[in-house]
Amino acid sequence: MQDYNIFKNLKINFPSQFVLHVELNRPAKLNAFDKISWQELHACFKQISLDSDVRAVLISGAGKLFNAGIDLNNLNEINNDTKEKDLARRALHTRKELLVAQDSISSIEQCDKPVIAAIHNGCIGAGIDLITACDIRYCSEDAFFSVKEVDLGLAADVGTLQRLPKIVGNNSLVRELCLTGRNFSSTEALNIGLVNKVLSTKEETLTEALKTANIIASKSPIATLSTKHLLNFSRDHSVTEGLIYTAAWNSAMLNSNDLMEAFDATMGRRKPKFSKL
Ligand SMILES: CC/C=C\C=C\CC(=O)SCCNC(=O)CCNC(=O)[C@H](O)C(C)(C)COP(=O)(O)OP(=O)(O)OC[C@H]1O[C@@H](n2cnc3c(N)ncnc32)[C@H](O)[C@@H]1OP(=O)(O)O
Repeated sequence: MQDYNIFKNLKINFPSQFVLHVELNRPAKLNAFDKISWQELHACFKQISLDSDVRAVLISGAGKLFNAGIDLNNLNEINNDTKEKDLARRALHTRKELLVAQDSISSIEQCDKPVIAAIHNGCIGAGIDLITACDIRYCSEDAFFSVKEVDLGLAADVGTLQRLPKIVGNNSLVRELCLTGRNFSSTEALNIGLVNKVLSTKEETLTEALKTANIIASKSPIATLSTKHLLNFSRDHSVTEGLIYTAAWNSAMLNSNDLMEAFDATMGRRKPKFSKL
């Protein structure tokens, strides 16, 4: 059994069997990402990957907003604007900080278990980096989104510019959103395919996300892990490369007991029971 009571800025619970809920929990600062948040998010998702008691994950924000982006008080730390070090050393420091933040967000995409974001109210800057690394996104009607970095004088650097175009298309609209930083609504997010469901309230969004997580958690963990892994691989490779890789991957995974259990349960009209990974 993994221990999740070790995080300061994340609140973790199991709302149902095999489903883990990660709540961004810095509500007084609208869940803005400080140094601890980057480190904890990374550690948490690495832990989830290894946890055989988890088959699906929900991520949401505590309090008024889903996420207000990077903690603006931390920008100086990243810049390390000190005259004591030469330019190269300062650049290496900044690069290291950026890689920490990138790895933190990427740990969600690389997590073996499917991750569902339940977004309410604001999702700003680093919040968009986070949700674009998730597998499924639902939001409440009051949600608004902003690729805000351009307003702070920088290009988004921890995933939005790489992942958002792969979700909504590398088109004129995505460039408008990233170049203007303008707010866009839950309706627009639905229309462009950034989210696939809009619910009336935060509570309904969480309930709907949990319903989907429960369905995923009822499947073979080998099948869901493989599906996520192969979708990610195929997104970043040609169809031919994806098919070759899938054949190699499934030549091992088709040996799981889960196939027989799933066939047997279907024929016997009963719920399948899959053993832990
Ligand atoms: C390594 C680099 C990696 C990633 C880089 C990412 C870049 C970005 O994330 S760009 C986006 C940065 N975020 C913002 O620009 C949003 C800033 N916040 C706001 O504009 C507003 O807070 C709001 C989201 C519109 C909400 O407004 P409101 O409802 O009026 O709440 P506030 O009173 O403003 O905020 C309450 C409380 O939270 C603090 N806070 C809000 N956002 C941040 C933040 N990003 N960083 C730090 N603190 C934040 C705010 O100061 C208030 O705190 P008090 O102590 O109560 O004053």
